[in-house]
Amino acid sequence: MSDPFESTKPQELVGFIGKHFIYTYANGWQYELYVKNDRTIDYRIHTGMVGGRWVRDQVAHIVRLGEGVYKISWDEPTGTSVSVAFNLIERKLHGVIFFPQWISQAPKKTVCFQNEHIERMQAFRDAGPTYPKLVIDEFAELTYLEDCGADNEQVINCAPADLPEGYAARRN
Ligand SMILES: C=Cc1ccc(O)c(OC)c1
Repeated sequence: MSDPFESTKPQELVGFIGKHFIYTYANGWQYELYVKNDRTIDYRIHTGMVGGRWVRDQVAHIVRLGEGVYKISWDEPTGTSVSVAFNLIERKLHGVIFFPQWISQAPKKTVCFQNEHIERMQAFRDAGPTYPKLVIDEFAELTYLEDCGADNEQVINCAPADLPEGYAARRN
């Protein structure tokens, strides 16, 4: 018997794993995300409060909610929590970011290639202040969408500043 509350099986994510997205939130913040496999994402932040930040191999919870609808949720070494719901049919998404107070006070502390600074980010997280958190929830339009296959290490492999001119402005 089917259980509507059981966790998504990897086979249900075949339409999502390998997808590479560029999108711009209604507040103007531009992000890029690659679904590396059923529990891992890579991303870059092109513009916004923490523009220039980039991350590889963030462990995430990834589920399918319905036809073309998926949700990715994760908790970062900085203490920031994120949940992003993608509607691939309508090419839009809704993201919610829960920032600890130390990031809203000094966002540039997080602007780096995080993988080289994990312990420093965890130390900032543990030092706080954490509360009150800054909750940002916005819709975004998917402006670029392609399939790069699973476990592709070439999709998100350099800082946003080192990309070719016009990279993030491409539309399809
Ligand atoms: C804070 C990270 C964060 C927030 C919203 C996003 O859409 C995202 O995608 C890469 C990342």
